[in-house]
Amino acid sequence: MSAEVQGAGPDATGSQSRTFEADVAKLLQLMVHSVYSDKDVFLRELISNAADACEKLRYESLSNPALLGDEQKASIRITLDPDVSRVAVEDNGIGMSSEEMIEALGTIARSGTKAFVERLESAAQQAESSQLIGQFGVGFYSTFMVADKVEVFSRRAGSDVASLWSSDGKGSYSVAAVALEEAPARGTRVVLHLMEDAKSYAESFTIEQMIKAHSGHVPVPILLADKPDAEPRQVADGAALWTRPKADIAAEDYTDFYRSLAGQFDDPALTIHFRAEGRQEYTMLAFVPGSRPFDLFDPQRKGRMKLYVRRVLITDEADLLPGYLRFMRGLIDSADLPLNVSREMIQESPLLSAIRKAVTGRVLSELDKLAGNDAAAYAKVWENFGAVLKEGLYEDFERRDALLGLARFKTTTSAGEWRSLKDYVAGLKENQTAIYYLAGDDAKRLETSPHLEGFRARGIEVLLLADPVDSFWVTSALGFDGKPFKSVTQGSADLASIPLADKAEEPAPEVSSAIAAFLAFAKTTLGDDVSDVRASERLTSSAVCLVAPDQGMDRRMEQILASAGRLDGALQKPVLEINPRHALVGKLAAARETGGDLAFVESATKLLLDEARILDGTVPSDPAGFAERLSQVLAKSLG
Ligand SMILES: Nc1ncnc2c1ncn2[C@@H]1O[C@H](COP(=O)(O)OP(=O)(O)OP(=O)(O)O)[C@@H](O)[C@H]1O
Repeated sequence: MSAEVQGAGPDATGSQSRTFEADVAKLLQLMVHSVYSDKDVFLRELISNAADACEKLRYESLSNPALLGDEQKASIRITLDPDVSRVAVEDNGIGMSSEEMIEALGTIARSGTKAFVERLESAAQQAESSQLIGQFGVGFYSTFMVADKVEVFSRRAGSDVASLWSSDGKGSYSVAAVALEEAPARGTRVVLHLMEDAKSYAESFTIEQMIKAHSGHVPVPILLADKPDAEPRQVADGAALWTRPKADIAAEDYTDFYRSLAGQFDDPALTIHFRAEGRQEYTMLAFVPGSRPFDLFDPQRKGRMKLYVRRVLITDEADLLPGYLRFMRGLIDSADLPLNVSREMIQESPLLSAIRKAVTGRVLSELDKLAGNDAAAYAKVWENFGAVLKEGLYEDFERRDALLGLARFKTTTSAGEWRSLKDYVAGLKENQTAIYYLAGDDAKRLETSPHLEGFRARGIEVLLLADPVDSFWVTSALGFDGKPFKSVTQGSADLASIPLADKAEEPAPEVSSAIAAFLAFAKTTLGDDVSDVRASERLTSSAVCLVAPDQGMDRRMEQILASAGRLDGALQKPVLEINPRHALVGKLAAARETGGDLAFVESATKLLLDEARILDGTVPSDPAGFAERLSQVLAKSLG
């Protein structure tokens, strides 16, 4: 991770020039060339870092009160110098040593950011990458959108040395020791030398508007001085928004707070703010983002909820909500947790587990409320986070019913709309006892699956499950409202007792003796490739399809496990279902019965299996044999 030293070593002032880590260099490059117009983000990022530094100091001072010294009160001070186009953002927080500067300001530490940079790079259009930058912000490095030189003076709390980090954002930076009087007595000062076209950021009116609009609710007061020698005035009071009564908070206040907390620029889709009293006393202020955070599918599945204890920030990656709610952004401020123990011990406290349980339930019930009050808003939430919420269906048995209630599905009859399981159950057909589903990885392709034919003919709704997570929960869930989940690709379809939608349609004829004999012939011909061959109830127009045996694993689930190398044992052999009403099947049965060209019937039967495999999204197991059979049959059909 550490930056590479360029040149022979420190110069006479002890300054060392270093190159940025490759990803930072890429990010800077992308940013400078971005046409992103809203460069204002840099200030919000600097203020947010300054506030974090003050909160870190507050936490460290719990075990080491001497760190605070005479300067007890946290503050962020912004000083403008329009004459030389400079802006300085200074905090009296924890500060950084020179090693910490190298680590923090020369690399990209945040998980998911690397992936984000890759996405930026591959964004096809410049406008698209600009939008990505705008949507997520890029932390400290965003200063280089407005400054051609950035200096960071810092002195770590309790240290008697200070350092200066400096860069023009063009590939390298330097770190050197500085005299104590040049740096803040404690904390960090970031000085931006503004570019020609960014000079307006040194104007008091512009900066004050920006602070009020985007950083008005950070939990540290912000002071603004219009000139280096001017008396600073307070422009934000640092009162923690979550401690104020709900009635005094406007929707815009919540939105601003959400944006500065989450580092996103969208509007929250749902705001949850309440104070719990009684056995535990705490406040929760949390948001469902309006769009997907870029690290949503990061394998670490880390949450980004902050834990405060009596307004002291303990950690901003607290394990406060289960992994399947990791998209939530916000905080919990507890009145009861002990402050004088380590971060780890606080996280392991039974009090915190009780809070965790209560807030998880609360988030789910608020989502449910949103679903009831504003179906369209909820549909958007589901669109963004449904795939994550569904992880809870196999991880959190205790809340599985609540999660099933929240789940929404596209189905064969929903015309692209989201349906709940309650809707599904309300529309069950006569004699239908199961909730049918079809799992796969492509929603469009699922809709054309032959397995659906018999269900369509009876007007039976089938859930189309296209998220990778679906195969996992659906096979372990017991059912909903007493109805089990059943894959349309598994076992016999048991559809005969459910009437056809179109009464005029011919009832399925009994399987004739010729067909029955053909099925037995196919079974012998296909040998070990299938576990059985039988007449299908689910097919109406296609000739064949593959299904899993009655007691077997869903075929999609099996494919996922096999491709992840997690399948115990061999792949199970599928059942080949043949449509006895299909003209081709009738002809083959007749040809077999008359005992004509049996080798030809055998080839055609093998082709039927190949066809079923292709329809299933796989390939014929013996492509050369397949090609040969196909040519043979085509040649014969052409006479
Ligand atoms: N004012 C400051 N005081 C102390 N440390 C700072 C300050 N500003 C930045 N840092 C350090 O630099 C790191 C990088 O900052 P940057 O804004 O790029 O990302 P971040 O703050 O970690 O992530 P995010 O922007 O998502 O919150 C911070 O994590 C912190 O360690």
